[in-house]
Amino acid sequence: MDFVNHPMGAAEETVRTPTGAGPEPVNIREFEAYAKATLPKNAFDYYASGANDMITLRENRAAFERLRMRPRILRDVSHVDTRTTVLGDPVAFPICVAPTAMQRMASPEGELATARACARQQTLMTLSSWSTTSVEDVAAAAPIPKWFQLYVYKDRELTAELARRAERAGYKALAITVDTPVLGRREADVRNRFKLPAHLTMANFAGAGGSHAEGTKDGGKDSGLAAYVASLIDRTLQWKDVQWLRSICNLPIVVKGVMTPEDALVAMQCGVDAIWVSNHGARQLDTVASTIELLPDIVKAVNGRCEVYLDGGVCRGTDAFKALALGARAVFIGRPVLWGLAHSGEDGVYQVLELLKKEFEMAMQLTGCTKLSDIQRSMVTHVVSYQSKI
Ligand SMILES: Cc1cc2nc3c(=O)[nH]c(=O)nc-3n(C[C@H](O)[C@H](O)[C@H](O)COP(=O)(O)O)c2cc1C
Ligand SMILES: CCCCC(=O)C(=O)O
Repeated sequence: MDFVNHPMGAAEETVRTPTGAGPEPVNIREFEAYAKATLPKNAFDYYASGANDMITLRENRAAFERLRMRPRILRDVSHVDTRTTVLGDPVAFPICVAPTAMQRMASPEGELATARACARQQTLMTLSSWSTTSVEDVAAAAPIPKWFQLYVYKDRELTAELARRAERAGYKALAITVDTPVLGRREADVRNRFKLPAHLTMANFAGAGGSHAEGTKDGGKDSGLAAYVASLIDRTLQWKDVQWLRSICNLPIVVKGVMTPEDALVAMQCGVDAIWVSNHGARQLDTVASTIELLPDIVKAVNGRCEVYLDGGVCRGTDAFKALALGARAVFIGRPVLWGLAHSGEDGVYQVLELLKKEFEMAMQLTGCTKLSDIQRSMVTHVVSYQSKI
């Protein structure tokens, strides 16, 4: 009972207040405010932006906020078990880490810090193809299951070799990102002429060309990243290539970026191992629906035949609860990890995960759930179901 024994002082001693950044964060929003106050503008803008008018970016949050919890009471919640598995691998709670590119812009240790924090929290990390630390170095940083996110390059041999490197390094699945044949237009990046800072590289491509995101073709009037994607990423990618992906390595394949039940059905016909509902953190096609609104129809179409995950806007334990109630096996977080990194590297990511884990546990206790299978569809309802009754 530290709180009782030391009613004053302890909290004040730990408060860190860099210029404009505020006191120690108590929620994800405050981690973001800290990152905004401390990161270079071009890095923060790249991390935070959505595409175009950022309507979907707001919707990813707003749609969670429109869902209301329907708790059950008096159900002995003295012990709560949040453990589950994703593609057979154990995680301590169903909140995992989505791939985000270029994490060393947020903190010097970048992806290594994220991997270590995930290991300490016993959750799963997905490493981006566009990491600023190599696939091998991240594997060596922490002994815990990880997935590798694969972008398919025009150079298929380079792509296949990267997938094989991930397999050799012990990654447990390939998450193929299918929503990025071209890079969405993030206007702040255009304004900032965003490019990877010179001291960093796309570490998986060192020596293979394409290790820097700076090749603009228009005299530098656009985001350097958009030109980089245009020159290297394979826009011809199509469903039949799932077979090709199967042929290049033996890892299970997760399709990241499914937004309709129609495509979920095609994905299953192609024999994918899991479906990841994502609108890429609202960074690709603006005005697509929020992922939590896309989820129920996709879960219905999949009908239990494979695991379904969700990312996009998850900032609260109740968001994860809502996604599980609507049929997701687990959720993934993108930006909150970057805000944790910006705050205090490995410890910051650890704190972000701890916060979400604790909030999720509390959401379970306050809804009368002691294990994940207690989380029911009926525990979440849309706000209009109340408004229509008044
Ligand atoms: C800065 C940033 C970089 C990202 N880089 C990648 C990437 O390299 N590969 C990928 O598949 N998705 C990438 N994403 C998308 C995330 O994996 C994820 O879908 C999204 O961030 C989830 O939304 P959230 O940030 O609201 O949690 C990126 C997202 C952000 C914000
Ligand atoms: C091909 C895009 C890589 C980075 C990314 O996914 C993002 O910025 O959203």
